[in-house]
Amino acid sequence: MTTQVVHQAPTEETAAVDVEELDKTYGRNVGVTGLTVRIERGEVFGFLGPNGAGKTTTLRCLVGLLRPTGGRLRVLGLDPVSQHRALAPRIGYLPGELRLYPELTGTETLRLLGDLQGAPTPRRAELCERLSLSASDLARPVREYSRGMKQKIGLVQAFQHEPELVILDEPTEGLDPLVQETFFALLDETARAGRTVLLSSHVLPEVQRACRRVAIIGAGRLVTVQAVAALREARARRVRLVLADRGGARPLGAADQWSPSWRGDEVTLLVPPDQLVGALRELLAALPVADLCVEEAGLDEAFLDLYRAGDAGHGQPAEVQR
Ligand SMILES: Nc1ncnc2c1ncn2[C@@H]1O[C@H](COP(=O)(O)OP(=O)(O)OP(=O)(O)O)[C@@H](O)[C@H]1O
Repeated sequence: MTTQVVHQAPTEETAAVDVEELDKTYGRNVGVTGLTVRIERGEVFGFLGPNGAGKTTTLRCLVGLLRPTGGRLRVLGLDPVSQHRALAPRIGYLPGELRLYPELTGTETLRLLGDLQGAPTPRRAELCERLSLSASDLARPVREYSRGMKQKIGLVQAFQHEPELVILDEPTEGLDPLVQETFFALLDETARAGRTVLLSSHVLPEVQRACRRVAIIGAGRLVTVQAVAALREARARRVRLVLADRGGARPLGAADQWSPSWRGDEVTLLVPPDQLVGALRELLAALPVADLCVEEAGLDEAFLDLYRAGDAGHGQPAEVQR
């Protein structure tokens, strides 16, 4: 399959990101396959997945650094490869592995990156101040910077030209908690101003906090697109049983489907909410239960379930919620 180039006038109604059946292979390696996702304007949208899931590959296709092997891709209504020059001033991108020229100062770096963006940079000074990059920091060569300072430069350059779409790959790596607060405030402001953020992350609480919807990808495929709130509601119940007979770990028959984990005579299972009552009945009938506790599983566990579903579900249609 080849990438179709369809010239479409960018309008406010155009989605920020519109991807249909995106494929990107590296020789025999699959980066992503059959990925379809639409991100509306004014959203802070999360992209979550384990290592090697295809997040960076997708983001690099969106900013025109990689040419897709197949599918249809529109960013702010434009083709990121053939219309890269028109798109560059309108998007901000923070790569996962930020490489800067070590001899340039912070100020020179921001100026250079601003020139490459080809747009005025009205927010540079304000962002440097909010992210605590002082004038003396900015006058030093980047080779003397800590990891967090480099990441701050990366954030300033991604937002300095007030782009309509900001694409951030693991943006909070190396940032201290105070700077993270500023970062989250920046995301909120960006969305309130009708601009769009795509945030790729491994850090689940970060996505929970910042994003309304999230795409989960595993092994190069989309597993699901869900509202973060819905994901939270659907999460499993953690059932912890203490057994009286000191018999230790044992097969649990049908209950083995709920990922039992044993610690001595205690077993913990993750049960979907709609199966909870039946599961408890079965477990109490089958096991010498001395004590039990039921609680909502963390969001992390909900994501882990979906990651596993991604690994197991090759070829399955993905669930999408608007
Ligand atoms: N340059 C490359 N050459 C060959 N294979 C690649 C290349 N870049 C990525 N891949 C493969 O594509 C798949 C997706 O990688 P990608 O970097 O997009 O994942 P990711 O979700 O961003 O992972 P991580 O969270 O670890 O950064 C992986 O199997 C990876 O090995």
